[in-house]
Amino acid sequence: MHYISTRGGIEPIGFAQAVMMGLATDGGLLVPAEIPALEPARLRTWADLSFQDLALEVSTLFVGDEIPRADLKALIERSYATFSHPEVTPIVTAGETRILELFHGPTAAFKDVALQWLGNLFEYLLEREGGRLNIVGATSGDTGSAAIYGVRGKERIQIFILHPKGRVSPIQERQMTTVLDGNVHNVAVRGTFDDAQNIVKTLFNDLPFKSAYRLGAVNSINWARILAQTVYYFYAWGRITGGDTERRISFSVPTGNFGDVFAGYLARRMGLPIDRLVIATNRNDILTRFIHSGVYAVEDAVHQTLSPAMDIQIASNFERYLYYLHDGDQARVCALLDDLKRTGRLEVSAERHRQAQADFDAVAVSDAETLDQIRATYEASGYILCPHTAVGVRAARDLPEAVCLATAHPAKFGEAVVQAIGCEAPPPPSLLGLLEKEARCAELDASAEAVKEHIEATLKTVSAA
Ligand SMILES: Cc1ncc(COP(=O)(O)O)c(C=O)c1O
Ligand SMILES: N[C@@H](CCOP(=O)(O)O)C(=O)O
Repeated sequence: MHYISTRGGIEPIGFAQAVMMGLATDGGLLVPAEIPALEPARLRTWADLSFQDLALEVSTLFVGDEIPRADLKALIERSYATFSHPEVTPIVTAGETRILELFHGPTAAFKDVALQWLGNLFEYLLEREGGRLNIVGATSGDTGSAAIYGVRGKERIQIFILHPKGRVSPIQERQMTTVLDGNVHNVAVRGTFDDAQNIVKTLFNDLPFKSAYRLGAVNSINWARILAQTVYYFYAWGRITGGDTERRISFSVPTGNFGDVFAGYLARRMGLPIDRLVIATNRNDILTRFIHSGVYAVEDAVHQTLSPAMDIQIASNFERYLYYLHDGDQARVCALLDDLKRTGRLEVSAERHRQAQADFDAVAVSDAETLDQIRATYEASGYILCPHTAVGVRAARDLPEAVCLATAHPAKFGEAVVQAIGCEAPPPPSLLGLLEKEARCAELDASAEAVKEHIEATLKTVSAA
């Protein structure tokens, strides 16, 4: 399997190199040169595989022969051994609603599904080549802690995670800043998640800096994240249909950076019988507006909502979708991105817009509706939704059969849950006692230069120690 850039500026590379490169060196996003196609007969045989066995089958398609199967299997087994549920991503029902619970990993959010694996994959590849890596990532709350847990204490890796100061929930912040391993470096940026993500991309696009410090990516710009997230779409389909390839199912996906729902889109392009894919956004609704109008237009401000991990305007993976929407026409992707950069908006043709509406439904959900959904689901079934999951459930109101992705444990978002139902959700053991623990975090202006200097200074101290 080879990987190319959405912008057409690199020669095809293999899987390991793509994982290490993160963002393509031409500023684009890496995608497989061809999406593997699955025959119905193969899908049927996958329907009752365990999550781990399914992850092995799916990842083999994208890894090719670059990692021996036995090693890949061991990596996968190790990555999901830290999950507290034997099924890894079980499906439950809350009243009439089907919920795919993705929060049974060590940091209680769906990011664990890809990031525990990616942490072990980085370690494996670095040991094999004898190298080191400095990860730089941006988080609106969940990627950061999942990535930190995925690599904490790993000898060959240093990790720098930027979060927007005061814009993640208190538990999310403490999940990151109370990890005191010497290779973990948290930075609170005075700005929004978009500022933090922009800094990360600026650093990756500074090729001399990127190569001098060997920067690695844990955000969904890294293709390994997307591929690992496709697995639970296959898993849910298999559990619900028992392998009946005539049966298509729909998913509702709380969306911010467009990684999770893009993984569903990829699964469908691989041949998984998916009917509707619902993009569920909060008030930061650039993606919903795009699906309704064909115009992707950045607003002046990022709004703070009760689903803070989705308080995002510039959705990283949208570029991957633009690439597929334009049948791999890299010049067209570059032209559209150029429009976006110059004017803050891009517009696709009427024909492409119709295609986008065929690919996705999209619904924006307000904070009031989010609270109302948490309350309604609780009253009907006793099940407590996290505010992000509530956005997805609300968005799927007209699709009662849809599977709603539960992207985080409700105990991570006490304030919203208390506002909705008057009490907090009981926390899983991993979230207990965080507020009392010692914490460590630097604070910086939202400036790429400031972050670069901080990384350089920190790495000097680390190598001197
Ligand atoms: C709890 C939660 N739900 C939903 C999302 C949105 O996912 P994505 O950014 O992949 O669209 C995030 C952040 O990514 C999140 O942390
Ligand atoms: N909501 C995310 C934002 C980063 O998204 P990613 O999928 O690109 O890592 C978070 O919780 O950090």
